[in-house]
Amino acid sequence: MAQNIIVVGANHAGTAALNTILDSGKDINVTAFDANSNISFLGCGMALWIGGQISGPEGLFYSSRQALEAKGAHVHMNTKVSSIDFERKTIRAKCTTGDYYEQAFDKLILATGSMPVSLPIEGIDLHNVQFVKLYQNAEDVIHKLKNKNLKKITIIGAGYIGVELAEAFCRCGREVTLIDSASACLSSYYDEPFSRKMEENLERHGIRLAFRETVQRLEGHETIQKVITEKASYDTDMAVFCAGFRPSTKLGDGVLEKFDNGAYLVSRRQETSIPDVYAAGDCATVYNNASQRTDYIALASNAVRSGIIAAQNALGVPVDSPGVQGSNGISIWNLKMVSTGLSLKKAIRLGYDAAYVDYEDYQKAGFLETDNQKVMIHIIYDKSSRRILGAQLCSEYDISMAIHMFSLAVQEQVSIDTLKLFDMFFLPHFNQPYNYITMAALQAETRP
Ligand SMILES: Cc1cc2nc3c(=O)[nH]c(=O)nc-3n(C[C@H](O)[C@H](O)[C@H](O)COP(=O)(O)OP(=O)(O)OC[C@H]3O[C@@H](n4cnc5c(N)ncnc54)[C@H](O)[C@@H]3O)c2cc1C
Ligand SMILES: NC(=O)C1=CN([C@@H]2O[C@H](COP(=O)(O)OP(=O)(O)OC[C@H]3O[C@@H](n4cnc5c(N)ncnc54)[C@H](O)[C@@H]3O)[C@@H](O)[C@H]2O)C=CC1
Repeated sequence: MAQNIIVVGANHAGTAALNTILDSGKDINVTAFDANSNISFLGCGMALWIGGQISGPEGLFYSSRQALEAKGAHVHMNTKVSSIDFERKTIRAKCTTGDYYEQAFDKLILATGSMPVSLPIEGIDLHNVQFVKLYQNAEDVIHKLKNKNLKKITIIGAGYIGVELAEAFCRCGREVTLIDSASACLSSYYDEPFSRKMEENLERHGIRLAFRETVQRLEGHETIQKVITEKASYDTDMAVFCAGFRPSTKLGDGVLEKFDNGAYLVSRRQETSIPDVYAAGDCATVYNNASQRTDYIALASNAVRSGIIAAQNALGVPVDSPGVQGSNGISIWNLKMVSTGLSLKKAIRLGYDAAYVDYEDYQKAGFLETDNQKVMIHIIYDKSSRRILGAQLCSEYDISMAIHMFSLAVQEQVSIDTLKLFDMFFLPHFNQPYNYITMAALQAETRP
């Protein structure tokens, strides 16, 4: 008899799992449940849509209920799974009619993702206090921006979403204030010189930065009027919270083992603590090759890969995750920054004997007079083991391919010394004979 596989959550991790099962050619009954009305929304396009850099949201979806059903899945949209009986192997869901029904599974894949962190502060329920994750959140913001009296926007959290939205709101002609309790923007991804570079970029475009400030409360009469921190009060017509994600893992309460932030603890095969139950994407942990420990890193890239791995293992094909480096990138008014692995400050915090090398130079040969930009590189390594722990690059040039190489170097535990003289081609249209990767690596002090 055909196996029953249920996938709960059909966004990036869920869709990847569903497609892997449906494309496997195996005789499987696969059923998906999602509490939302859409599938595969690319949140990464939200800022581009809000800022008017793309004409509409249509391209921000790469799958649909129809596409999955055409391949043979049973897809229940607007249907929240309310509980799971892990012993009887059944899920209970609330259908669109309001009725509940049960369905049995042989294998279960949890891909319930995450939600934005909300702060337990006064005024959080005022009108025009926004959280941004879903397609509907973006629609809501765009609708509100039609009101030209909505002039001042305060963003809480200067991480990836906060910085991207700061650019988007500025492009819409709004006055933007960006608050973060940390001392710099993008502080969990980059070391100080890189954060400063982005801050100069933001300030040059008129964005007010308010770092080392924590929001105490929000004030207003029905609608928000002020964001109050311990240092200042900001007049505000809309407050947008971008203070990170929290995994959605209520379904496993009291049964499935969890990480310190509540994510499902999973093995390299995406197995939870209960047999035949897998978890993938933002609701699950990852193995971080840079820190060599279990971690939580919410990224669509991790969601897709872990969804595929969960599905393969649920199908009985043993596949281990190679782990992740948390590789990421951002482009704000053409300033591109990419990073992978640990920053210097994080490496030191984790107890590594960490050192770094920096270099800055033009991407291409100096005699190329046009289309030649400077690149900053920063490589972090462990002085004792020589292992590369992380890297960061910044330029107006597209340096994204270089960070993929560093991502692999961290994954494969390559030493900084290996990087010094490895074969890198030279052609003036692309790079320099003394290129910045070699030049940076050569600065690493030799082993004592
Ligand atoms: C503005 C923005 C920009 C981003 N940009 C990037 C980027 O550039 N690069 C990148 O890698 N990542 C980016 N991310 C992060 C990325 O979107 C997430 O890491 C990704 O969405 C995780 O996918 P997921 O499928 O694990 O979880 P989610 O996207 O959170 O999806 C979980 C799904 O599960 C459903 N669900 C939850 N509980 C239940 C239940 N009980 N029953 C039924 N269904 C349920 C939800 O409705 C949802 O559809 C961005 C996020 C945002 C918000
Ligand atoms: N380009 C990319 O790869 C993108 C990735 N994402 C991912 O989506 C997830 C969520 O993104 P973000 O919400 O931007 O999280 P984030 O982790 O990038 O940034 C959150 C920021 O909020 C700050 N913060 C936390 N609590 C605060 C408080 N009480 N007051 C003030 N500041 C506070 C933190 O210091 C941090 O700078 C992340 O995992 C991120 O990597 C999101 C957008 C783009």
